[in-house]
Amino acid sequence: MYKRNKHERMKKTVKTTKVNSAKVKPNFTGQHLLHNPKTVKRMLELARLKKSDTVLEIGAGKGVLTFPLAEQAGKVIAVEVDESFSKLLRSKVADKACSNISIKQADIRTFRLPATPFTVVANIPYSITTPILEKLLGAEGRSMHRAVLMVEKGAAKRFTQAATMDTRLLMWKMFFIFKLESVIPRTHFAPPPSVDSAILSIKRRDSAYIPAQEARRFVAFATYVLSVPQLSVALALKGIFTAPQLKKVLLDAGLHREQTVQEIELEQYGTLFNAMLKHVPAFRWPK
Ligand SMILES: C[S@@+](CC[C@H](N)C(=O)[O-])C[C@H]1O[C@@H](n2cnc3c(N)ncnc32)[C@H](O)[C@@H]1O
Repeated sequence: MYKRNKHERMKKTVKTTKVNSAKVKPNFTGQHLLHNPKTVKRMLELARLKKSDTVLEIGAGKGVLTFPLAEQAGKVIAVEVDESFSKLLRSKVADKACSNISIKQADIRTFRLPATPFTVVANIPYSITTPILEKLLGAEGRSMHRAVLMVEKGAAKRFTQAATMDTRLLMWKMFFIFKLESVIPRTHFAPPPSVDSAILSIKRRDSAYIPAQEARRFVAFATYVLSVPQLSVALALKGIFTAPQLKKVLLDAGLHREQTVQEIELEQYGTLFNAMLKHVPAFRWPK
């Protein structure tokens, strides 16, 4: 869990009611501004932007990423909740005559994501990492194909570890590839946060392992399968599949009966779940 240091505890939250009407409590703003040019360059390289791309930046701050992004992309939508940062950014945009940057003073949690294809590049406020991911990776983010995010190192490790019992993360991984690209020392930010950071890349799979409309049902399936982590796959799945179905689906997935449910890999989850949708009557599906 991300802990604030003494400096951070004294820092502000922003009254989000001032910037938009939706009902969210102000979050801790986490204003740790990136100042290391190599790290900025690395994030840009990972984003692999083209002149036709639209980039969403979450928490633009004073624009250390915003202006380099605008040089590479067709359009940058820079969302920033803080009024003083937003004003500063607007005046910089006017000074530099950057016609492809649009500054939106808004809380990202209530900001409407673009409906047309976009990439996210952002040094996000760590205190709202989960709400940001829920938004980007959920239905509203259906047009997002890639994200390059600065996050807390611990969070990046959690999101990218091979085995997970977190069923929502498993669900996201049916659609996206998560990769910890680089660990970034706290000294690359001013003021430095109390923890190291990492660049996390999230790329939409060319072909998802499960149908998009079945995400919620997949979470129920994975929760059922993982309810006893030491159980063998054969025992865990026998409440769903008949004996002949089970034999076939384990063969198709490349799983042995005695493997534990913790050993099921991402693609194998997809095979098992899709077989359930196809061959098992709905009344036997985990709710
Ligand atoms: C870690 S700083 C990054 C600033 C800048 N991008 C940089 O790298 O220097 C996070 C930024 O997110 C902004 N922020 C915090 N909460 C926000 C929210 N709910 N919606 C939009 N921006 C937010 C902060 O004001 C801050 O500028």
